[in-house]
Amino acid sequence: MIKFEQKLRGNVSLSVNPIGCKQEIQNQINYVKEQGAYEGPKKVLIIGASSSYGLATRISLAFGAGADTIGLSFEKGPKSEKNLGTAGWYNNIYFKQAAEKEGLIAKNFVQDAFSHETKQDVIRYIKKEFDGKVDLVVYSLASGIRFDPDTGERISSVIKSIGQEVVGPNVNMQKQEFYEQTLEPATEEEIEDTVSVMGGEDWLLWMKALKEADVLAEGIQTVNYSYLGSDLNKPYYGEGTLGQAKADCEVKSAKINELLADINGKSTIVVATAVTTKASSVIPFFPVYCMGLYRVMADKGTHETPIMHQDRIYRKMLYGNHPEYDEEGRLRPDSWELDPEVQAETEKLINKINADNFNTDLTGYSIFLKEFANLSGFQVEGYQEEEITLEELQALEY
Ligand SMILES: NC(=O)c1ccc[n+]([C@@H]2O[C@H](COP(=O)([O-])OP(=O)(O)OC[C@H]3O[C@@H](n4cnc5c(N)ncnc54)[C@H](O)[C@@H]3O)[C@@H](O)[C@H]2O)c1
Repeated sequence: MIKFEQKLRGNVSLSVNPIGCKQEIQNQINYVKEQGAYEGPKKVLIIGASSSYGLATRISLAFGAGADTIGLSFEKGPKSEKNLGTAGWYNNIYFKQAAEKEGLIAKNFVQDAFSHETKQDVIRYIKKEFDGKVDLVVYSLASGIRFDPDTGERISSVIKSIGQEVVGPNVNMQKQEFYEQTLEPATEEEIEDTVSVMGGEDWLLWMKALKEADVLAEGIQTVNYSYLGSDLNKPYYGEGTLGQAKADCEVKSAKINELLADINGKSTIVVATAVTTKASSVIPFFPVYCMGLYRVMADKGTHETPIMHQDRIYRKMLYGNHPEYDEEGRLRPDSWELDPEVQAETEKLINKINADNFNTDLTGYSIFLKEFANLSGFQVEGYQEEEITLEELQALEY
């Protein structure tokens, strides 16, 4: 029997509990079903579908709106009892099993979204097996590297400030340590590379390829998840390399709107709230911002996990009657996070957090830790131990 144990290196998870991932998927499905059914898109492509925001999007659309979905991700399967692969691998599998049980199509592609070949593989599938068209394309990718689709050059993104060094507190979940971190400013090349990896270029390439292949339905919508944050994280996010990449997504969104005009399509930047994910846990200082924010929002009853947030976005906003847009035309479900009272209380609390109290109930550290563990199938509500062998895990089909 395989013993599943949570292992971390810094704020990166090194292990997975596949049975816990299965239960976590079920919990998210249950959440969506409790909210009831809603009218939404029926044929959806999600790029970056295997964890957090992309996965939550997929679960809400499938189990709330009855959508058939194609999910694209880059994940690793089980090699040995010590190397069981990544959580996203199992999320893909257990999502598919649950969706198919309800008669929905759930196709998984596990390959590099940045490559031209992947785009063509997905297009071929849409034409042959997905009724020829999609009516929503969600771009929810988070990656540290991109291989240039034309030259094969390896490009790395960095999470750095721009122009000046930033010093601030961070936590190391592996060592349960609160420490001071210094972030060096990025070079021009690093900024450019981060925009190439995390900006909107690949999204635009996807939309161009899909349009050219005539697989976008009349009235197609496409969505890209952004983060703007507040003054509390601007020095290392909004005004840093990631902020530049997100600004590039807005430029590309305008181009996509032009591209889709003749089929009445629409591109939307959705500014999503701060949540605990594989990607956000490694943003310097961000976990401490979350510890403050989560405490304040949990006490007010407005703290959301990815499934709660995405379900609200699709049900109430994008396909509902309560969208909140800003003057730039961006959808702003992050208004709860950016509420001035929430921000003021968060700032006050963050200023009080120190090495002696960071892991007490004064902060939202326990919320962050549990949500982080859930991402890899640990500490999942309703979890029941199940015996499963490596061979059985390897036989699971994605
Ligand atoms: N986490 C937050 O607080 C937050 C807030 C607002 C917006 N966002 C945005 O949401 C988006 C998704 O972020 P997340 O936090 O859910 O990340 P995540 O790491 O949980 O998920 C990233 C997804 O991208 C996939 N992926 C990565 N590289 C790939 C590749 N080369 N080919 C195919 N798939 C690949 C992964 O398999 C996974 O499905 C990002 O654009 C992020 O900036 C996140």
